[in-house]
Amino acid sequence: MTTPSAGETYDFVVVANRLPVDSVTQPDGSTGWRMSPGGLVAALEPLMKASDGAWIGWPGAPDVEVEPFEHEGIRMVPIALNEQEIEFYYEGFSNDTLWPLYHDVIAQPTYHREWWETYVDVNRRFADAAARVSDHGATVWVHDYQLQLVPGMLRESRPDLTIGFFNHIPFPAYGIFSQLPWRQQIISGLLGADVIGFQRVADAGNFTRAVRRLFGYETKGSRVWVPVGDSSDATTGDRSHVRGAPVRRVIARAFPISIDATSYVELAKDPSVQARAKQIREELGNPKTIMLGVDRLDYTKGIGHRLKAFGELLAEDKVSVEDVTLVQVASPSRERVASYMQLRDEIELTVGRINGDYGSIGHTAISYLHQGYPREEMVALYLAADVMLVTALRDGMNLVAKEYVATRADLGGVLILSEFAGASDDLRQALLINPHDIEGVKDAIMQAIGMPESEKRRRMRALRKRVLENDVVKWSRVFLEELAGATTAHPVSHEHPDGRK
Ligand SMILES: Nc1ncnc2c1ncn2[C@@H]1O[C@H](COP(=O)(O)OP(=O)(O)O[C@H]2O[C@H](CO)[C@@H](O)[C@H](O)[C@H]2O)[C@@H](O)[C@H]1O
Ligand SMILES: O=P(O)(O)OC[C@H](O)CO
Repeated sequence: MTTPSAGETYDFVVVANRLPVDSVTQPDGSTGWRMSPGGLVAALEPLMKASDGAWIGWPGAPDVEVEPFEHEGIRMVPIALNEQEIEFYYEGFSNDTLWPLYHDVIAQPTYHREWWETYVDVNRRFADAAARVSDHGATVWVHDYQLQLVPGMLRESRPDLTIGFFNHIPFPAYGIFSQLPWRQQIISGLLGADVIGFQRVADAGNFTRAVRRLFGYETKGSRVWVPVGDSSDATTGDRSHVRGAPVRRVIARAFPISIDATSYVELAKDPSVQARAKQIREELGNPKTIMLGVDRLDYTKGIGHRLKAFGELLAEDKVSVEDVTLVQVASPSRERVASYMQLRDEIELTVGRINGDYGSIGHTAISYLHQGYPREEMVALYLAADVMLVTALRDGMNLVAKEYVATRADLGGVLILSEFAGASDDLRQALLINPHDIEGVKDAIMQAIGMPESEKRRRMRALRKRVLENDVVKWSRVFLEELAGATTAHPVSHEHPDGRK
């Protein structure tokens, strides 16, 4: 068992691939850190400050060897990754194996044994750091697909800890998941947690089915009974017959993530943000309808599908560039991964073609922006947009949909939302679409453009109620309450789902 070092230890530890800070260079050439704006930080910041918390993560650049430091009341524990680890663990196994696999193989996953080995090594480094900085009996919350082995590793080295895991992306059906050569190790790693959170009920169901298929463990609803000592080294299935052996209870269920809604509501009221929204409209030539897409430039987001639908509407004269314009913000992402390079080429070619074919001197069909923006600018864009297009082919949740809704206190605007985004489980008053059905997307765009004000207001009011009542603070509270109630970190029992001992 790894005991905490003589260094400082914490009673609440977050483990995520990235630290919630970006390195910044000041005008005088000195470097410092700036909090990166993100929902997870907003949700956890108050908690971390109140509860003596530490955040373990990668600073986002190669070979950044920095000692743990304090930033805005949070202890940051940086994990250094070298060039090869970034290539094999982050770009390779995380984003060229797991990402496409977990998003229903929209792109072909690549399987390389060296990538897997580095994934194991890097997960071990994160787990060791967590073991080192956690107080006795601390709560550790591990995040996302990059770190699925950490719960199992931690359970072995620090059985005193209460361990939570949250998967921000979908968990695929067994027929897809079973492609993974290391499927058993991944499930074992996750089962080291006391509570495993997913975005959707369907994701949690896919996970418990994988547990049954690969290990034969008993499951009932959100509960999984894991034989003790069997959670991190299992390589073969079918251990359900071990009746009477001590078991740990693991909870696997949906905790749909949300946004820091209040901050969007507040920004939307800010006169300078409202003025900027007006200015955006004017700069676009005051069209009748501004449509907006905001995504990381990722093949899961269905950007090509929405461009195709808009291009066809222009070709068929159903809309004109004088009346309708599309702003597509596509933030740079994973730019050294081949499938992302190819996607960028395809999207930029399509944008160029549509603009060339249908634009005029005064009116551009698509304003394409391959840049990141501060939150104020994002909110101004949301305020300026009459139609928000979220056409993901597969998405864990999609926070953009919720940000748009939170921003529209004026009850204006229409959200077109893919049924393949987790957000569609909750945001039923959006115009729900299947992004593969291009005619359906075109119909939804036409319906949004022509929607009567009263219907827009009715839909937006219902959507806003959902988002404002279920913000990210509530999400983290509900998850951590479930985790606090999970006593399995301590006693084990002989309880079985049917009540037998
Ligand atoms: N150009 C730009 N400039 C500034 N900000 C920009 C930007 N483009 C996008 N953003 C911001 O980045 C965030 C993107 O969040 P999403 O949920 O839409 O997708 P992402 O795939 O990154 O997140 C993963 O985690 C989240 C949270 O769990 C899940 O919803 C999702 O399904 C999963 O893939 C939003 O807050 C958005 O405002
Ligand atoms: O930029 P990345 O690769 O850290 O991905 C960000 C996504 O939110 C991962 O869930």
